[in-house]
Amino acid sequence: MVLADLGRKLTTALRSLGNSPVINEDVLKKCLMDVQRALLEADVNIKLVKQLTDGVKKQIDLDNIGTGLNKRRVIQTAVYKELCRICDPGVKPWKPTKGRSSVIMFVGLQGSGKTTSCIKLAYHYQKKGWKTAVVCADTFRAGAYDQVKQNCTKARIPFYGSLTEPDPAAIAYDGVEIFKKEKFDIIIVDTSGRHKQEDSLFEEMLQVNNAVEPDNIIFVMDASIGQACESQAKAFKDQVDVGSVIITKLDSHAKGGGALSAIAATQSPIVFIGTGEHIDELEPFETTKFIRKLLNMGDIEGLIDKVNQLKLEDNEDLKKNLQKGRFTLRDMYEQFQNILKMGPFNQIMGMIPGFNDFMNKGHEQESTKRLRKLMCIMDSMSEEELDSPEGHKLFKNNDDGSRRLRRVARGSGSSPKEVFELIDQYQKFAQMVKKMGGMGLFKNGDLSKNMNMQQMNQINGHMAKMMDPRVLQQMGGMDGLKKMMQQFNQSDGSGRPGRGGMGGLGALGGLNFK
Ligand SMILES: Nc1nc2c(ncn2[C@@H]2O[C@H](COP(=O)(O)OP(=O)(O)OP(=O)(O)O)[C@@H](O)[C@H]2O)c(=O)[nH]1
Repeated sequence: MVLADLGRKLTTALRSLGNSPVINEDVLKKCLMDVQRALLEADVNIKLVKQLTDGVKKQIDLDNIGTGLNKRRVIQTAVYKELCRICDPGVKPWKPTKGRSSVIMFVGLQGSGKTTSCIKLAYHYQKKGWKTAVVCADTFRAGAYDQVKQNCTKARIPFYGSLTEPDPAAIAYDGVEIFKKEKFDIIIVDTSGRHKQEDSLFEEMLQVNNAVEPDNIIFVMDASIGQACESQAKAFKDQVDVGSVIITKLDSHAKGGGALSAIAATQSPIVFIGTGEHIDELEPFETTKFIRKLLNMGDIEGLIDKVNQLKLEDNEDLKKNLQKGRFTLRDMYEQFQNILKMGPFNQIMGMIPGFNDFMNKGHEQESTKRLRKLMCIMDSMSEEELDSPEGHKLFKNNDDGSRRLRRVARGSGSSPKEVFELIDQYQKFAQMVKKMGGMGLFKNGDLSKNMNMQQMNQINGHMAKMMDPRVLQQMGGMDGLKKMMQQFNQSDGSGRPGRGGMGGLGALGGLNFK
């Protein structure tokens, strides 16, 4: 997870409030000292850290905020608000408009992650349905064009570049013109970098700028330089009209806290953060959501957005099955596929309240591996088994069933116990869907908007039974699960996210986070 160390330390400091029988000046002081230490270790500027603690103290009057739980909540909220304040540049970022071509130009030093981020951004917009292309105007680094060509081809993103034209402004102009004529929504222009801020870099940047007249300029900043980000961002802003910032390599640098707060101080909106080398390791940055995730408070809205991107409402077969209260092994397979499509596991887990502890790369790889293993088992099943309304009955309770179970185990290179566990999980899920269908909760293929409290509690109870107990505990037990499901259901009134949430949670419940 991004800034995992900082998140853990801040959460521990705030949790310590819960361990104290009384919350007085001394307890508050100790908690704030731990918060300060955590921020300084993440390289946040000492002046900002001092401002944060002063701000928290100003918001809190221990004598007049009740007792126990209330005091804890008030202190936590005050820390949350102050953290948001130091990371929020207070400027709204640029957004593309449908129906016209927008040109986004990338600038930054060599090796900051420009080219990687250009492709990641193109992929991000493409997944959201925008017609997107990349122009490689980096003629300085041999290999930049090949990098664009290779990665864009893999992700099916149209690209333009030249191995023979030496003038980056000419390449940028030609590429943008071609894609504008072809009515692309978003045209991303990658430019050259240099090892340090030097005149030749800025001159070239201005020439490309004049050639393509970008709608937005994104400055790419490597998190590893921490607080030094501020002066570098200012230097680029002095030369061109930098509209927004991407901070890269936040996955690998403890100094990320310094980079985030320093950039915010230049009043440049941070729009995305790079969280790995892979194409989908780019996360939209919004201060409040980021701080919520950092403090282990989750980001349900972000999760709903991810679920909506899956367009579950377009899956007519699933819709029909749900209406009848049916859930087949194939439906479960597709839910697992959806989870994998949602992006890196640690991003998804970070959006669920209480899940920071699971968000290191080791767990991510293990969870993805387990999901793939379950899918591999289902790949060895016959069409009849996958589409049966009661698939579990074909594998259980009689000789024929155990023969089929052993055959699937052999075919998928797994043990009969693993296949049995999968079937067991599926059976629980199918029973829940049957019950929900019986209650008439999938009237239009979606979870009904007007589900009453009793029905909601019943569903939560079923879900809790299906989940790994450690997963449930991390979510804050039944109360946490209930709160999250309520948020899902209330999210946009369409009921869509509710169903996605159910599918997503069901699959998560089946995962083993050991
Ligand atoms: N861990 C991690 N590595 C990243 C991230 N973004 C980029 N990188 C890596 O950083 C290195 C440099 O990235 P590039 O995209 O080639 O850098 P550039 O800014 O385009 O460099 P020039 O084209 O020479 O200016 C590559 O090895 C990338 O894989 C990130 O968010 N996390």
